[in-house]
Amino acid sequence: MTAASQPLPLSLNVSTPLIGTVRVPGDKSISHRALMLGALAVGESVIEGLLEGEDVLATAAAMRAMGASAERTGDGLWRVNGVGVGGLLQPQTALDMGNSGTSTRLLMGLVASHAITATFTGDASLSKRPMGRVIDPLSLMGARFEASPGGRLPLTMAGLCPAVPLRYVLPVASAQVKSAVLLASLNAPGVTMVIEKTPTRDHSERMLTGFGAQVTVEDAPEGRIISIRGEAELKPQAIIVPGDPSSAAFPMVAALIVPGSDVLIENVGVNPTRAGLIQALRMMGASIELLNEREVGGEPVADLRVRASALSGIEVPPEIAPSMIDEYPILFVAAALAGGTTVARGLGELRVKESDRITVMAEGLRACGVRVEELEDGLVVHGTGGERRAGGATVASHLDHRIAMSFAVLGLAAHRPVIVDDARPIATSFPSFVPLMESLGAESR
Ligand SMILES: O=C(O)C1=C[C@@H](OP(=O)(O)O)[C@@H](O)[C@H](O)C1
Ligand SMILES: C=C(OP(=O)(O)O)C(=O)O
Repeated sequence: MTAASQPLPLSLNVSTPLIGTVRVPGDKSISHRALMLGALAVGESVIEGLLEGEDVLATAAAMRAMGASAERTGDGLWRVNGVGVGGLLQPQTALDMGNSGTSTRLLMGLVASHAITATFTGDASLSKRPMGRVIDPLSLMGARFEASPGGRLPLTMAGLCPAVPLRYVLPVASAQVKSAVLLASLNAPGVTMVIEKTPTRDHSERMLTGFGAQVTVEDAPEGRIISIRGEAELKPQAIIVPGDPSSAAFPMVAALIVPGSDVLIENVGVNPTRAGLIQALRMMGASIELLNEREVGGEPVADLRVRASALSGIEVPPEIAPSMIDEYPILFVAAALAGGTTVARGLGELRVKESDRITVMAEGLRACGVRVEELEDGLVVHGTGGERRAGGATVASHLDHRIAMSFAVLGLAAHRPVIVDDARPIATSFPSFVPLMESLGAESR
């Protein structure tokens, strides 16, 4: 974290409905990929709407450290001058990935098929997260690793140029692992195949196609098979990044739980591989309208009109988990205000995010007076049917932006303040979160 060096407590409250029209910043997943593919194309790519959060800035810095240029120009656009597939240079110092799992795992994929050695470091949260899931396939492609115990950061890796093509069945539903293999394959001869049993976000496939790589996607009995032809030549692109549905999730749930609210969130990505939260909230009775549906830069986009709604607890279908994997913390907040019980399972992956999002949400909700039961792979939340929760607690964000924003939103529907102990992690993905919530009528302290 680069901003304040002292913890920054935050609490939100509101005494009126939330009303207004807002835009959330650019999609984090698409922003990372735009910088990386731009850096591998020959010539200048131009990116509009890039998320300027700390995670994406870590990716931009790494691309510069490996020879590409990636700069914001006066017109607010980002211009990336790429070095060509196979052209990345040896970084002179360790690549500091900050808090960002996506930067780390996707960049490991890029380094894997270049004749360079790179060291990856990260903050205390990232240094606890498993990298074995990318070390395994990238080793099969020829890269060599020296990792910290448990396959963690800091780690040093040496790539192989060209890499060995691979057929890989993903052992976990992870777009980061899928993307690491696809990016490594760009500099491997022949066809690499990744097979996923459950579809995960497909931004890499879409953008690789846009940059001119030969990618095919086939739904087969064993799962979704993504095939890519290596030794690709990427052509520079003009990319428009839509608003991040994972960021839109916070004002969306806030509008649902603050009585009388009516909020329009414009220009939100609604790619089906990311839209699980809308599906789950609608099952709970949420009023969410998709207006002006359109396609922007190869991604489906819509404006979302969200009105306060009486929510009911549901069983969240486990098969939609990959399409809302980052949205469970804020879904649990909606569940806390719903009538009846919400049960969410199949969420083992939540334990290896920026924090253990099952335990951390369970502890924080309990501290705010919500009855919850923690499962090994999920959470049961007993809602109050809209009655305001006690609040009056200080909740630890554990270096996790989504935990910090979720409890800030819960504070909007609590009797007494919910204080997030440290809001600095919010800058990793949604630097304008507090001013955006204020523009809708929330007050921050
Ligand atoms: O590919 C991506 O951009 C991401 C994939 C997901 O992680 P996993 O692949 O680990 O599930 C998600 O949680 C993360 O925020 C972004
Ligand atoms: C899990 C997340 O990101 P990352 O894996 O890139 O740190 C997230 O943004 O919720």
